[in-house]
Amino acid sequence: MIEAIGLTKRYGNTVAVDDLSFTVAPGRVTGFLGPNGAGKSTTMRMILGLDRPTSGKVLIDGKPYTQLDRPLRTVGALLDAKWVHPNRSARAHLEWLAKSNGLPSQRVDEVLDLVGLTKVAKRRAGGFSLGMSQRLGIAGALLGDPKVLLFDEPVNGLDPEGILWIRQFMQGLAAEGRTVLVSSHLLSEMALTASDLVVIGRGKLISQSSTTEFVERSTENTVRVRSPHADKLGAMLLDKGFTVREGEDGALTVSGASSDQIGDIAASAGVVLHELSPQRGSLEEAFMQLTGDSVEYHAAETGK
Ligand SMILES: Nc1ncnc2c1ncn2[C@@H]1O[C@H](COP(=O)(O)OP(=O)(O)OP(=O)(O)O)[C@@H](O)[C@H]1O
Repeated sequence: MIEAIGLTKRYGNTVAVDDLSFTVAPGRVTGFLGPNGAGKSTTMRMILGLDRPTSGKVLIDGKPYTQLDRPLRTVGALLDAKWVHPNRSARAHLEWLAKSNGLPSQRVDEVLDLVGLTKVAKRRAGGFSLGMSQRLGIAGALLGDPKVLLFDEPVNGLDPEGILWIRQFMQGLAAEGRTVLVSSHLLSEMALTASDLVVIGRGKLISQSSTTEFVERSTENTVRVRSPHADKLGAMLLDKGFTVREGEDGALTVSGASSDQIGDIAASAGVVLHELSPQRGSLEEAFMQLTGDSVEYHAAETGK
């Protein structure tokens, strides 16, 4: 469990993190989202004791990082996958990490196996692909078998297979009861990976909820309807006070009504339906809707 309580970080006149409070629960993957410069990396660094809060605090299983007896056994992190001596082999890198943290070297074999790097363990880490480097970084984070894991942009630059592997791996770690906090710019990927979200903008908390709730709260749910009698049905729906838009393909997009209500209205008038499909908003739409005002720099509008 991670708890941020009134967490604040100032750099001179810049307030990078501003009175931020949230909790990250065990047993789930929690996505950490926010526009560029929102304060995600600064918050992660404070969780890991790499930066001191100006005020407030952040606790890992009830204690600040600096008061943990054996930090690597409590919290593991992947912040920068390229943080490895290029001439060291993957195994040598992990053995050095294990030794400097008082962890048994047999754990190195276990984590190499967990991330699927056993066969290439003797190769120079400097020659690893990005996907392999990410796996090595994750192996390092897992060395102390920690209950809390932090991943900063773990899927950046990976191919679809690498992205899928990381997604399933993080979900597996959460299913084991661990606390998993992951930041990413890839919202469609986060929608698939994270069951909870902490969203920040300009250092402040914008939302903390389940991913489903976040999307439902900030986007419009509509129902797409196709019918050979679309005109008649459209008029009836308007009559009931719902909003109806007709698309180029003749399909109706109805807001304000559930698919059950529309189906019942159509049936009562003997109107045949060819399609009745609820449309869910996307995480991208919800994110833009909620963080729009907190983006530091907007792109200039074009074409005007
Ligand atoms: N060491 C520092 N000195 C001065 N300002 C800093 C420092 N680190 C971060 N900042 C500022 O704090 C704010 C938050 O930065 P941070 O890197 O935490 O955001 P972020 O959400 O991780 O952004 P991104 O998504 O672009 O990585 C920004 O305005 C940034 O310029």
